[in-house]
Formats: sequence, structure tokens, C-alpha cells
Amino acid sequence: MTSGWDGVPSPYVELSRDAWRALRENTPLPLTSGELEALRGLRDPIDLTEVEEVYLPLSRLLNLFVQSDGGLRDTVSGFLGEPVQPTPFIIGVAGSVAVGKSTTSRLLRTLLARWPEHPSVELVTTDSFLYPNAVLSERGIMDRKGFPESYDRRALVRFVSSIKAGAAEYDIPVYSHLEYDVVPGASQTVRRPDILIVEGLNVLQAPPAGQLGVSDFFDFSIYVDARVEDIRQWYVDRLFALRRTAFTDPRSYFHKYAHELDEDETAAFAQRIWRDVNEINLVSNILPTRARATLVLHKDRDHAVQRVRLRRI
Ligand SMILES: Nc1ncnc2c1ncn2[C@@H]1O[C@H](COP(=O)(O)OP(=O)(O)O)[C@@H](O)[C@H]1O
Ligand SMILES: CC(C)(COP(=O)(O)O)[C@@H](O)C(=O)NCCC(=O)O
Repeated sequence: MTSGWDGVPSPYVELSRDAWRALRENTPLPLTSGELEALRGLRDPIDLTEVEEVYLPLSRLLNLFVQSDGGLRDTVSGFLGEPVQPTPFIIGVAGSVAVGKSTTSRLLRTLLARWPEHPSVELVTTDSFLYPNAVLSERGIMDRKGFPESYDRRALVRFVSSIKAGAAEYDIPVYSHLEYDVVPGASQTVRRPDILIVEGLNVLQAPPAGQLGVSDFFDFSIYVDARVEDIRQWYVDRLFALRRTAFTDPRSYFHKYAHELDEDETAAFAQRIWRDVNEINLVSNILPTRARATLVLHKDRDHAVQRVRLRRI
């Protein structure tokens, strides 16, 4: 475990995989390989060893944070001389397109819900708050999907602040990756969970001056990190895998690419979307938020987490 370079004090604790995995202590593995298979994103090679060595220490740490939040609430209740109602503990999960945020988030939802203290864990992804394609086209920003301006930021902040304030239930829109658009008339209902996980590219973005951002409501945040060249490769590989699977569905927005493009054209298409959209968004908007995360999980080329950085509290 190190705490800085060249003796310079750092606000982070840096841990190697070996140091991190020892922090699992006696946390049990509450997951079968079949269950993990169902949570795994397309082309994400995660296995039970990764869950045991990386995600169980994280699940243990998060459980400790949730408990200490309860302790803090008791302190404030004592100070005010009146009970303070518990509100959901909110966790943000940020990182690039194709870095594996969805697998991390779905896995955490399952692991955290298996602690007896907080059985109800909800997961929302910020794509629910993307403007519909019709609005993006009208504004001339269809090629900026995933950039901060492609989201209804106020609606997202309204939702998270209402959940933090204890709203009994809240309906949010649903985004379909298959249709590449917000689904008209569909909604996801979030009912006062013990823990809410909010996953998305830009969740750690600082709000405009004088306004609140979603990250203002986070009790803990995680940035899933990897080298840009590795994520590019994962994006390209995943696009090839999608071409063989999701794109063959006639409802897929990208259906024509399943048949029309040969291997070379598919590679060129994937490289272009990566370079012109996702890499620019990563470098200019997402990476600069990494330093704001409570915890950074750094993946190597094989997707395995090799370094963990925890912010000092
Ligand atoms: N065009 C697409 N068609 C179907 N599914 C997709 C498409 N693009 C991405 N997905 C799926 O959507 C999920 C979220 O992807 P993404 O936003 O890149 O985040 P991450 O890879 O970090 O989880 C992944 O499970 C991915 O497989
Ligand atoms: C839908 C996304 C913006 C991710 O949204 P998030 O849930 O992270 O807010 C992203 O997966 C995406 O589709 N980006 C557009 C460029 C592309 O097709 O790769």
C-alpha cells in the first residue's frame, strides 16, 4: 500500500491487486458462476476469481460506508433532538463507453443486495436521461450522443435529488441500446431503495457554477478506468460481437450493418465511431472527472483490475 510518489503526500491510497484482495477478509461469496454469467456484459471476461479478489473487498467497503452513514445520521438526530429518516445511500459509477461499467454496476447491485442490512438495491443508467434522437437531430448533435449536452441534466438531477429526499417512488424514462433511442411511453419505477446505483459516462461531471449536479448527491463514487488504447480495442471487439448478435435483430438501429459491411468495413466503422465520438468524449469530458471519484478501479488489457485507488476521507 503506498500513499504518494517521492514522499509527496497524496489524497489517495494506492493499492496493488494483492493488497486489495486481502481486504476481502471473511466476506462470503454470495454468487454462483451461473448468476455471474447473467450479469456479465458482452465480451466481458469476468470470472468468479475476479469477483472474489476485486468485488468482494469493494462490497465489504461499501457495506462499511453504508453502516457508517447510519451512524452519522444517528449523530445528527442526537444533535437536532429529533429523528432523521434514513434516505437511500447513493453510489455513482463512471467511466468510458465500453469500459465495463454495466458489468461492475450489475454485479455490485447483486452483491450489495445480499448483505442483510440493505436488501433493496436499485440500478439506473443515465442513458434514461438522454434526449430522444428526434431532439438530438433537431439540435444537430446526433453525433454527440453521450456528451454532456446530449442529456437532460436537470431531469437527472431532479430525479436523484428526489430519491435522496426520500421520494416513495419515481418514474424515469427507458433507453434501448437495441433501438438506439429513448423508448416512447416506457418507464422504470424506482421505489425508495436502501441503495441506489447511478451508472453513466458523465455522472462525476462538475455542475455549472451555481447549480447542483448528480455527483452532489453521491455518498460514494467509483470510476472504472483503463488505458485509452485498451478501451478502443474492447469497443471494436464488442462492435464485431454486436454485429453477430444484437445487430441481426431487425429492430436494431444498426441492423443494416449486420449484412452490408464486410470485416474491413466493420473495423473501419468501429474505429471511426470510437475516434470521432467516444474517444473525444472520454478525453475531454470523462477522464477529467476521474480525480473526483472516491475509488478508481484500474483494469489491464485483459479486463482484470490490477490497481485500486481510494480517496482519503
Ligand atoms: N449498439 C448496441 N446494441 C446493443 N447493445 C449495446 C450497443 N451498444 C452498447 N450496448 C450494450 O450496452 C451496455 C452499455 O454499454 P456502454 O455504455 O458502452 O457501457 P459499458 O461498456 O461501460 O458497460 C453494454 O452491455 C453493451 O453491450
Ligand atoms: C448510450 C451511451 C451514450 C451510454 O449512456 P450512459 O448510460 O453511460 O449515459 C453509449 O452507450 C452510446 O451509445 N454512445 C454513442 C456512440 C456509440 O454508438 O458508440
